[in-house]
Amino acid sequence: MNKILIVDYSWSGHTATLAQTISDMVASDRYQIQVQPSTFAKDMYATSDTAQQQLQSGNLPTLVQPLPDCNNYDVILVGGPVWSGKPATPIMSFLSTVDTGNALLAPFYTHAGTAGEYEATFKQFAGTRPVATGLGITGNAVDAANPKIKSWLEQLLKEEK
Ligand SMILES: Cc1cc2nc3c(=O)[nH]c(=O)nc-3n(C[C@H](O)[C@H](O)[C@H](O)COP(=O)(O)O)c2cc1C
Repeated sequence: MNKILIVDYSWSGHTATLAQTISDMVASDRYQIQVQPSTFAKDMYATSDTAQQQLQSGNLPTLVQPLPDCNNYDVILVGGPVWSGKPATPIMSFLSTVDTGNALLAPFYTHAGTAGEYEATFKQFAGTRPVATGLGITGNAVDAANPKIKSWLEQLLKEEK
C-alpha cells in the first residue's frame, strides 16, 4: 500500500481547499507549509513583488514549523498556487530544503487561468527526484472539480503500485 503525504501551501485558501478535498479522498498525512506571517502582504501585487525579489536574490522564504520526515512516504503530493506562471516561492523552499527520499513527487496547483511553466519549474526544483504528471485546477472551480481530482489520483496511485 502506498503511504501518502500531502504537503500544501496556500496564500488565499484555494489550494488549501483542494488539499483538503484530496485528503478526504485518500488515506494520507498532511503537512501545511507556513512562512512567517510578515513575509507576504495581503495585497496580491505586493506579494508578487516580494516573490520576484525572493527569486532574484535567491532568498526563498524560510518554512517556520518543523519539517516532516518524508522518508516514511512513497508518494508526496505537493500543492501550491501559481505565482507568475511558477510555483509560489514557499513551494520552491520546500523542494529546495526538504529531503523527500525516494518518494514520487506529485504536483497539484490552483491558478486563475494561466498555469504557465508551473510543472516545468516544479521539475527543475525537484532535480533528479521523480515527478508525476500534475493536477492543475482553476482556484474558484475547486468545489466542482471532484471527478478530475479523483481520476488524477486513481491514475497516479495505479502507476505507483
Ligand atoms: C503573487 C500572485 C501571483 C499570481 N500569478 C498567477 C499566474 O501567473 N497565473 C494565474 O493563473 N494565477 C495567478 N495568481 C492567482 C492564483 O494562482 C490563484 O488565485 C490561486 O488559486 C491562489 O491559490 P491560494 O488561494 O491557494 O493562494 C497569482 C496570485 C498571486 C497572489
